Amino acid sequence: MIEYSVPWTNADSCSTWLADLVTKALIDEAELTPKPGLVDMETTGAHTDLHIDLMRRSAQALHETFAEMARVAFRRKPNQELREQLARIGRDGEEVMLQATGGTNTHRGAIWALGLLTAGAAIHGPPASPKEIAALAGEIARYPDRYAPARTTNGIRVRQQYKVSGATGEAQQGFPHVIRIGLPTLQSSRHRGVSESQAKLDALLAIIASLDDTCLLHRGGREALHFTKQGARHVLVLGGTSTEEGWNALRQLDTGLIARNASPGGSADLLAATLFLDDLSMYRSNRYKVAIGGAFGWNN
Ligand SMILES: CC(C)(COP(=O)(O)OP(=O)(O)OC[C@H]1O[C@@H](n2cnc3c(N)ncnc32)[C@H](O[C@H]2O[C@H](COP(=O)(O)OP(=O)(O)OP(=O)(O)O)[C@@H](O)[C@H]2O)[C@@H]1O)[C@@H](O)C(=O)NCCC(=O)NCCS
Ligand SMILES: Nc1ncnc2[nH]cnc12
Repeated sequence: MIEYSVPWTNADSCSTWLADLVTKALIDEAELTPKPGLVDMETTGAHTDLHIDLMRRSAQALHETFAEMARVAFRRKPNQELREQLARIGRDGEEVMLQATGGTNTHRGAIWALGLLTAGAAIHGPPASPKEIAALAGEIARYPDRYAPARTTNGIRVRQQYKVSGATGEAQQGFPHVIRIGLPTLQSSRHRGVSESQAKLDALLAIIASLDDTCLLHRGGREALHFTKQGARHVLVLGGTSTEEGWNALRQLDTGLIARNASPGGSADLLAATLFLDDLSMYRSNRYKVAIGGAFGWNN
């Protein structure tokens, strides 16, 4: 177990530490290769305006956004005021992202999901479980964002047209695709002894197989969503990405998605969220608890 030197003693050190973990999770997701339809180290998937360096640049530029979200949430309770503070920081973060990428949407969904989860982690303090953090994030997301500008996003159009709950619903329900699918798949693949990158790919495919991803619906309608979910399920039925058959099926899914100009961007964000909570849960050792508990008063 990694020994860690007390990051939770004040809002600044906690926030920087959480933002480091989020940035790492975003970069780990982007660099994971090969992902179906998504940007990775080999290709730009179904994207013409994205590439791996842009994804890395965007993740790094967003470090301060996540740190600020953690700072305002540190040891607070979820409430309307916090929701609105986070929303303002999130919207400013979108501007930072667009400036860093020259106007391309790299991480809009990630700012939303990981912003809420960062806030949940900062509220709870250690040793929170992923489930507790996601529940707090869901509680924040259920408060209305009263200052949200009137804008018609791809997500809003698609949610109305296809009657799906999208990124907002996922958050308000406490991130079920992270807690019930991403993390358990990551752990069970690790227990089977597959490589770390295969375990992460399996987690991504399990999320894709179940999520109503509004990116897929926006770009390719129901046909693209159905094709992608079925393709991901097929890889898992074949034993996951660590088997030769599963690996070949993953490659076929990638080819099919590129041909359809479709990409599971929402699933990629939820994989990053899975990796963030997984990393965070590594620090739940007893030794760590004793070292940091004082800051939150549990050692009394
Ligand atoms: C509340 C918001 C999430 C706004 O959401 P809304 O429903 O209005 O929809 P979008 O902004 O269109 O979508 C949100 C992004 O969430 C990802 N996503 C999609 N489906 C799901 C899902 N089922 N569960 C979770 N997450 C999901 C997805 O993000 C990824 O895809 C983006 C790339 O897509 P792409 O098609 O390439 O690019 P576009 O530019 O969108 O299309 P083109 O024009 O190129 O064709 C990339 O961003 C990935 O991250 C969806 O895009 C929230 O955003 C909001 O209100 N934010 C402001 C406030 C805030 O941040 N608050 C923070 C804490 S309170
Ligand atoms: N790797 C990736 N490729 C394309 N869109 C994404 N959104 C989040 N991660 C992504």
